[in-house]
Amino acid sequence: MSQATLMDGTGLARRIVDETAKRAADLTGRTGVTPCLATVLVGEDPASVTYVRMKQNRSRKAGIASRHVPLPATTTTAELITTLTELSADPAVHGILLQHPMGHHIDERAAFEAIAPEKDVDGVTLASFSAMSFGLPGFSSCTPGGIIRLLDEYDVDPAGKRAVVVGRSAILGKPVGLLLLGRDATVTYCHSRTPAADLSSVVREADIVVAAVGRPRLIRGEDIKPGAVVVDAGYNAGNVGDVDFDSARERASLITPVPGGVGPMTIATLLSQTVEAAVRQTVA
Ligand SMILES: NC(=O)C1=CN([C@@H]2O[C@H](COP(=O)(O)OP(=O)(O)OC[C@H]3O[C@@H](n4cnc5c(N)ncnc54)[C@H](OP(=O)(O)O)[C@@H]3O)[C@@H](O)[C@H]2O)C=CC1
Ligand SMILES: Nc1nc(=O)c2c([nH]1)NC[C@@H]1CN(c3ccc(C(=O)N[C@@H](CCC(=O)O)C(=O)O)cc3)C=[N+]21
Repeated sequence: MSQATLMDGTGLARRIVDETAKRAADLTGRTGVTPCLATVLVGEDPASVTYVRMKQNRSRKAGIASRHVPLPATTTTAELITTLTELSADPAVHGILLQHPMGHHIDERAAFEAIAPEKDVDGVTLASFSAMSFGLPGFSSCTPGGIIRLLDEYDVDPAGKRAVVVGRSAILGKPVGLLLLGRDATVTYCHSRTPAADLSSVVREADIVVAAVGRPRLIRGEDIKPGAVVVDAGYNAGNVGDVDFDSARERASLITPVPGGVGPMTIATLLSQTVEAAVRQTVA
């Protein structure tokens, strides 16, 4: 088998961000309103600081204003909810991103629910999640939405395919599996309680593999079915994914690189949903 074709998330994301920038400029030109994304970060985890900065930089280039709200690591759930409730009520803010993970003392679900659904451009609330699971309009979780857009771009039709999602977090694994189910794939989830031997045997049967774990090179090339489509959402220290890229590339038909695959699509989805939120909230 020849080497897999790379799915170019960077290139597609650039096109989406360009379109988003045009939409933002059009809104600002027509109404004087600049789309604004509030980013809320609890604590100073270096990786999270970097992600939030990336999101702000990319926003600025797209004509989206950012309002950064850094909170100390000692912030309580109640204080965080107060901040999010204020941002939800602030007419100058159109989208809210609460960076995950937060400290273990914080009730993440309660915090996410303090985001007004119309400002949930990161797709983390129950309202967004249930709309997405039923195929109704709403904001998708950014990484899952970006992954589906990338599969569409490469004409990968999940219908009737066996898809495995490794990971089941609320912002990534679980929703990407539901979106694949919505596209008529036969979906299996693996997680931390899946025995390693089962992970291996389930991945071996999969036509589409989505890795969303946070364990460097957990998925080995020898387990990839020849011709499978491999989407690696993992983003570990040193720019390493959850898939052993070199060996997987020998067997897959399409594969996302890390970096340059899923990551840029996440940000592109966030920006495009922020401008969409601003358009909906602006009475022209
Ligand atoms: N590129 C991007 O835009 C984004 C990348 N990421 C990256 O994706 C990865 C996952 O992120 P996130 O979902 O937030 O992480 P979480 O830590 O919230 O979830 C990890 C998931 O992996 C499962 N898991 C842990 N160990 C194993 C194992 N040995 N075998 C199978 N499953 C396992 C866990 O299972 P259990 O539920 O049982 O605990 C859990 O469901 C990270 O590398 C993160 O950096 C995340 C968001 C966006
Ligand atoms: N509520 C919430 N929503 C998130 O979407 C969210 C989050 N919390 N917590 C952390 C993860 C991580 N994440 C990334 C986004 C972009 C890249 C990205 O653009 N990466 C580039 C490389 C960038 C570089 O290293 O220069 C790439 O893969 O090519 C990576 C990781 C979003 N996350």
